[in-house]
Amino acid sequence: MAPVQVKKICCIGAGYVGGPTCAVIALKCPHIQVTIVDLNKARVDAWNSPDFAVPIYEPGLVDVVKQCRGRNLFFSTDVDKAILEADLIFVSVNTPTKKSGVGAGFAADLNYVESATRRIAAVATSSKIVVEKSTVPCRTAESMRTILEANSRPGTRFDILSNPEFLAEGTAIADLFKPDRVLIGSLQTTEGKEACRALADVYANWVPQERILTVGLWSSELSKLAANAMLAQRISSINALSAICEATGANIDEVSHAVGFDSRIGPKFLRASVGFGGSCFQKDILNLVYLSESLHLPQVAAYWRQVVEMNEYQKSRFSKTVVDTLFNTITGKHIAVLGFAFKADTGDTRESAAISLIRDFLSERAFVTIVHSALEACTQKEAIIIATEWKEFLEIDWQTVYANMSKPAFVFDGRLLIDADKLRKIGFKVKVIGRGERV
Ligand SMILES: NC(=O)C1=CN([C@@H]2O[C@H](COP(=O)(O)OP(=O)(O)OC[C@H]3O[C@@H](n4cnc5c(N)ncnc54)[C@H](O)[C@@H]3O)[C@@H](O)[C@H]2O)C=CC1
Ligand SMILES: O=C(O)[C@H]1O[C@H](OP(=O)(O)OP(=O)(O)OC[C@H]2O[C@@H](n3ccc(=O)[nH]c3=O)[C@H](O)[C@@H]2O)[C@H](O)[C@@H](O)[C@@H]1O
Repeated sequence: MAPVQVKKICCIGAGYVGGPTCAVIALKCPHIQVTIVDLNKARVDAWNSPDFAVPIYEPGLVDVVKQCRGRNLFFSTDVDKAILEADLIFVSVNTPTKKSGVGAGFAADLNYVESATRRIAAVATSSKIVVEKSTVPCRTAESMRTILEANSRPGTRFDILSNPEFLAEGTAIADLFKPDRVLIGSLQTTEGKEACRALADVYANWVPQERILTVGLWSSELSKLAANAMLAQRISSINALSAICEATGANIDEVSHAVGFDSRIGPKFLRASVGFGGSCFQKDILNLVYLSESLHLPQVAAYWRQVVEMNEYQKSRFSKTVVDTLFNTITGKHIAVLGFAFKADTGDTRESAAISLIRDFLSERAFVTIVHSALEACTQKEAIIIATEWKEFLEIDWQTVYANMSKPAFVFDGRLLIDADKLRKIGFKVKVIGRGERV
């Protein structure tokens, strides 16, 4: 069998993962033609917009698109043409939590993965390497292979790889330029290993060999769920400790620092918060819970479920602190919520903790309105809630804000962002997550 040289890549799904990932491949591999396709015309139009008003806010992304669009990077709604021409196809479609039917609320909805796979099967007239980029339950590659093999034309073959993505939003371009690791899973057959090598060669254009890990298909699929579950577990652990800090007078920043100094634990992902958000942590853990239950491992399922339950508790605990501190009622009160994205440096609001907080405040019949500037949001309010750690909130003129607020003027920092002592000196009553000081 002749070694496969990837010359044309198709990426199905022009979202948060498909867009930046394949734009970076195009940048780093000028000899490869990359076409990113999507059924969503508005999204594709935005990627193609003359003024580079790309559909995703991600630092550095526009620069990458500017360098390659029209050269070796193309965005299109013509899915079939891109499939036909490609020798390697990334499937980078959404895999949300199922809303109904078996496994509703836990299992991944694989409908989009299956449709994309069926489209490849229906259209391809030559052999393809099909790469599972979406985050999927363990053994999804097997279902994809079954669909593809059942439909392959004589003389064509499909090799399936798992290549999960580990980028984080807000730092996607930096993560893609210098990934901790690239993980490729394949069947351990001659053909599987050959396909794996072809994809590894693409990444080798800019990723050092020692960071390209090759493993079995199922290990690769499970490693993605495991990585997200363990990252989220650290946040839930530190958030659980933040509740103890508030009750005892300990300071969560100091605890994180002290614990993270242990080189076996490390300092990252130990920042207490109002709760983790984003489209993936909760979805992927619930997926792991469902997988564990399907495998008749109820104790394992309960263990991971607790990570999500702790996150729910953290969000509702924060809302309750606001209500308790504002004299046990926020009915009719005006509250400013600073930040709506699930973290700073992204425009993504999926599963943002701010949504849960606002829902809680509205159910208490408080007033929350949408405005475009932080200063405007804070004017004439009884309380300010910091829900996202945008740097811009550090530059707020707190003196002016204080002058324009009802008194006592409360600030609740759910992100360990502001200098609480400075605000207290101005006159604010400040409550910071994970700190036991009285307001
Ligand atoms: N958002 C993130 O930071 C990360 C996401 N992931 C995973 O990557 C996958 C994709 O996530 P996102 O990019 O955030 O989703 P997204 O929702 O932003 O993008 C998915 C795109 O796929 C398109 N699509 C769906 N079915 C299609 C089909 N049959 N043909 C053509 N286009 C189709 C949709 O129109 C949509 O634009 C998910 O499995 C997610 O868990 C993995 C790592 C990071
Ligand atoms: O599969 C995915 O979708 C991605 O999920 C996360 O990336 P992302 O959700 O984009 O962003 P993170 O930086 O992980 O933050 C997730 C949430 O945790 C919160 N967080 C993070 C770190 C921390 O110490 N404390 C904390 O509360 C953030 O504010 C945010 O709400 C992972 O970090 C990525 O590796 C993974 O590829």
